[in-house]
Amino acid sequence: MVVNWGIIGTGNIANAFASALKHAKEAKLVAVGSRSKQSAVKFGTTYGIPEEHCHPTYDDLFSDPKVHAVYICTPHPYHCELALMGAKAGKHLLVEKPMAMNEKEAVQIINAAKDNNVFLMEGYMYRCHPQTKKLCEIISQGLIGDVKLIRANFSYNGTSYGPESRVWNNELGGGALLDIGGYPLSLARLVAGAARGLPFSNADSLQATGKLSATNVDEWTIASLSFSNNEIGAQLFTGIFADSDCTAEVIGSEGTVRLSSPWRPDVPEMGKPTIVLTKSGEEPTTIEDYATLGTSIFVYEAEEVSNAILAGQKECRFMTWEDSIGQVKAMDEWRRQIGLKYNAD
Ligand SMILES: NC(=O)C1=CN([C@@H]2O[C@H](COP(=O)(O)OP(=O)(O)OC[C@H]3O[C@@H](n4cnc5c(N)ncnc54)[C@H](OP(=O)(O)O)[C@@H]3O)[C@@H](O)[C@H]2O)C=CC1
Ligand SMILES: O=C1OC[C@@H](O)[C@H](O)[C@H]1O
Repeated sequence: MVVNWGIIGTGNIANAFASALKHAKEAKLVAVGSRSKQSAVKFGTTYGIPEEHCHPTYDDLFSDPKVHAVYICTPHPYHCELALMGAKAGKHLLVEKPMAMNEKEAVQIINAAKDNNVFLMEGYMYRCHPQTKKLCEIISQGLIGDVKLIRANFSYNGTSYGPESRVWNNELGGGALLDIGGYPLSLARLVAGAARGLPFSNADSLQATGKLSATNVDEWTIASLSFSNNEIGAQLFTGIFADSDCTAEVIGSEGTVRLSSPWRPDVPEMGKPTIVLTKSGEEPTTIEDYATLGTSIFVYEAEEVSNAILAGQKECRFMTWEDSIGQVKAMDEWRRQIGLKYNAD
């Protein structure tokens, strides 16, 4: 049995996911939906999709009986409406991050998945990567003692993208936090949870500051969070104005663990992925055998989701619905504090 996938949108990440599907077990790309027949056919030609399954509208993709699961990878503000359409059509859903613009939308999407008995995951793909599993093992096995502080960053230089590009455009959900800031936030929530033997933990408090661009999206923003009755702190940074460290570090009572490339360990341009474990008073140990280097991170995600669907599960064990709700609530609060608003609010 394989899961037949359809893709909605033909942009940057649609191509990465389509390429990964070629290598994923239990998964096959069978259809694509675009806003135009021309781009659907262009995409379909690249990935071997027959022309009758290259759809000129998203609606047509959702009506395609050959499709079991849909990967929604349009700009963020369209995720909610499309996820609701997909659930209603009985399709299993992998919705790119952020799944929703705000908590209200996230609740609507999850309710639609429940009502229509379909699988749904918010596409934080790094959660499915063996490197992330290894990090959680290090934490939960107590190899660095009690977790005290989590530091994580994700930034890139998007200054050469035009003001109309989705990352600088408020109407398209632009800005650092929604595009990439969700990764450090979700890692902090993951690690704070692992420290207590839980799949995730929500912060008790969050204090943020940031700078909005002339186009009214966040150029950079930083936040301090506290978890577990102030036993664990987190410092998170994200920005789209400059290339900077994209790393994560967890400091414990008996050592530290540092990931050199936590988000895209499969992309050499983001640096050689290592986990460096330093126990107090000992030499650092570098762990590199946690992953098949070079395998696209989307292969892990596509296989994880396909297997869950084939097993009749509705949620992904690495990113549950409750986790997505905790994530969007924290994002909403973070945005409130820096005055970042979108049409969906
Ligand atoms: N997990 C990950 O590593 C990544 C996730 N993402 C997420 O995926 C989503 C898409 O990002 P990305 O692929 O970079 O975006 P792109 O702009 O490259 O592509 C988005 C696609 O969505 C469709 N679309 C529908 N409405 C619009 C619109 N008004 N303006 C522009 N495009 C529209 C278009 O496809 P068509 O014309 O065929 O309909 C377009 O090609 C985002 O939510 C982002 O957060 C992005 C990059 C990495
Ligand atoms: O999720 C993402 O990760 C990689 C970034 O380049 C991209 O803009 C973002 O959407």
